[in-house]
Amino acid sequence: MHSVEEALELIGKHSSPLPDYECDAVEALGSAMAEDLTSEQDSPAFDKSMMDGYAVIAADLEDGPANLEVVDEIAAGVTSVEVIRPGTCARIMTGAPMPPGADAVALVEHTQIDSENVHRVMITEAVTPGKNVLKRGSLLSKGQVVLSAGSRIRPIEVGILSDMAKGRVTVHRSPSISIISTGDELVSAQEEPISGQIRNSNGPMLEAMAIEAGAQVIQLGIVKDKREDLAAAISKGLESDILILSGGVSSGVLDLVPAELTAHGVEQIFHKVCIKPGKPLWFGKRVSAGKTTLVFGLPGNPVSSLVCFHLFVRCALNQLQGRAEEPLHVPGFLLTRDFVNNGDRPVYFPAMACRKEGAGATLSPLNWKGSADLATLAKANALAIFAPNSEYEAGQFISAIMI
Ligand SMILES: Nc1nc2c(c(=O)[nH]1)N[C@H]1C(S)=C(S)[C@@H](COP(=O)(O)OP(=O)(O)OC[C@H]3O[C@@H](n4cnc5c(N)ncnc54)[C@H](O)[C@@H]3O)O[C@H]1N2
Ligand code: MOO
Repeated sequence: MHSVEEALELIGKHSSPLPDYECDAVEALGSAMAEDLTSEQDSPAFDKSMMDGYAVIAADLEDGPANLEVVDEIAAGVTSVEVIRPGTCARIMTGAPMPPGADAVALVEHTQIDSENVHRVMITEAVTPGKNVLKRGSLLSKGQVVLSAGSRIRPIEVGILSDMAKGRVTVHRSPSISIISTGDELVSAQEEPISGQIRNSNGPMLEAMAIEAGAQVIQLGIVKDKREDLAAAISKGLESDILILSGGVSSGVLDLVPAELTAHGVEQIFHKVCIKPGKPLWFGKRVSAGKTTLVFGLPGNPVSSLVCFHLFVRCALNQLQGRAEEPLHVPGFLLTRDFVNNGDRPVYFPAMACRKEGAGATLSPLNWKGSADLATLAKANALAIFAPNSEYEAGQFISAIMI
């Protein structure tokens, strides 16, 4: 049985970024940059006034208020060629390029208009050189890397790309994921379960997780534990970049998934990981006619499915989308109560992480009742990680993953 780290390494080894393409920055929201974006020019590209007022020579105001001649008026988007000489100034708007010769901007609030002569203004307060001016290249210099390949595109990046790359960006194609929920006992969320039946919570939950992770989802619904039904659904699912099946991967007589996947040419990379919940996880890969499909058989228990998606499917999704590795395990949480893990597997235990003033980040394991207890997860925002056969005391520092 593989450790979590070994399983993640194997998934990483078998997942390569999907082909890239160019699209509008807004359309790329949630994707990752496929290449670095470097600044084509200095930003700002010119010395820019940051206030409405008068572009002046600071030295003209050194000896107190000065009455200056107004030789020009400069709006944003206009470049003035009028040189500011001693004793002169130009009316200037916020965002406009500074005229040659001027080295500061006096605020309009610190001036008195000469009602007799509109071409003159009294500046009442001194300014230092550079005051209210954003120097050319002070934000970015030409050639500087602004966004690196692998960085996720958030609304901030959309703004930067619109400013610097004509609103276009090259990203990796987002992966398609097919989802199959296996089990004779399953009925859809809209149906009324009768004796022994349960509603399919995994299908919609995994679909939501896949969408959140930036994938295109093909929901293949509920499939009975019958070879022919499973075979038909698997054939369809293998057209996607990733196929996820939930249920039917442990050791029962109706756990048909691993055998049926192998029969469809899916090579098993590993079966079973040393983790609780999620031990029966199955991972494989099929390469057929140049098309690669990664296949995850997730354990049917809802929490096991959720944890396996968070840890393992997301790892593959990040690789396929060329996303920079984000550290999954966050250290330094203060445990709020004693905890014993008597089992021989590391436990990823539902917990509430909290940041309190003066106390740092605390982590409280919830009253979780095992792999079928999804309801308690609604109160969790983290999974506390406890090593096998270990006792923990309140006040100890432990790691967690955020969910
Ligand atoms: N003899 C052994 N039995 C089991 C082992 C083992 O190693 N040896 N492992 C246990 C562990 S750990 C888990 S986890 C489960 C996982 O089993 P399967 O992946 O085969 O899942 P199923 O048996 O099909 O279902 C388990 C459980 O989850 C419910 N389920 C299934 N699908 C859904 C769904 N879409 N939505 C909601 N709930 C679902 C199902 O009704 C079962 O209650 O195996 C242990 N057994
Ligand atoms: O590992 Mo299973 O996922 O304990 O419930």
